[in-house]
Amino acid sequence: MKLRGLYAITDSRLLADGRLLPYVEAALRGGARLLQYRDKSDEDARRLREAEALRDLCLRYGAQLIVNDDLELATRLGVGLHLGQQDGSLSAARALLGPKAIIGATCHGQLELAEQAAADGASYLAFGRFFDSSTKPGAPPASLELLERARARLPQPLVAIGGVTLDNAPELIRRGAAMIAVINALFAAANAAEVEQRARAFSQLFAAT
Ligand SMILES: Cc1ncc(COP(=O)(O)OP(=O)(O)O)c(N)n1
Ligand SMILES: Cc1ncsc1CCOP(=O)(O)O
Ligand SMILES: [Mg+2]
Repeated sequence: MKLRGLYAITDSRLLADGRLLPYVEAALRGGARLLQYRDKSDEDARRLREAEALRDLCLRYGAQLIVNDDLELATRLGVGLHLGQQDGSLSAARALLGPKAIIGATCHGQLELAEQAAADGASYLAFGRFFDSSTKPGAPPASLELLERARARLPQPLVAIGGVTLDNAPELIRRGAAMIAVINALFAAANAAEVEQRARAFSQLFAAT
């Protein structure tokens, strides 16, 4: 699968009260190519149930599910995985999930982290946060120049995250982002129709470039 386009990430607060599946389905209908299940709770039974439902939804839309942080859950479901710098060994995850699995790595704002992640077998390299993020305000910053330097040096697709909106996404894509990862500007919406509309607008930015 070509890693390019909208990368939607779930948020347990924004998608509470029965919104998870309808809002995610709207994002997929609007063209999201990757979906990350990001749930920091330790409610394992609910996490498994939700992740299974999301995997099946993704399958119906030709998209791929990525589980955040949790190698065990990703292995159990046979889906992709996103690992941050504190989330365990990327090469061990690659060995366990196999060569075809999508495994992404957080590289904050540092080219050195990206080079290491690439050497360890990452499928994509995620930089950010690029802008103020209400979801993760304390995330280390990354610069637009870094994105250009990474694009020139590394063949892996680059993902841009952190405060991404419809206004600032075009610049990220111009500077080399193959995917834009979005939480708030996608899912802080009044209803599913609005999510679909936003997902479509984000996705169309890629058609134009
Ligand atoms: C696509 C993408 N990029 C970066 C992150 C952040 O991962 P991490 O640094 O491990 O922080 P948490 O998301 O686990 O709080 C991500 N999840 N997805
Ligand atoms: C998980 C994560 N890592 C860096 S910023 C961020 C949050 C992105 O969410 P938003 O799109 O709402 O800024
Ligand atoms: Mg993490």
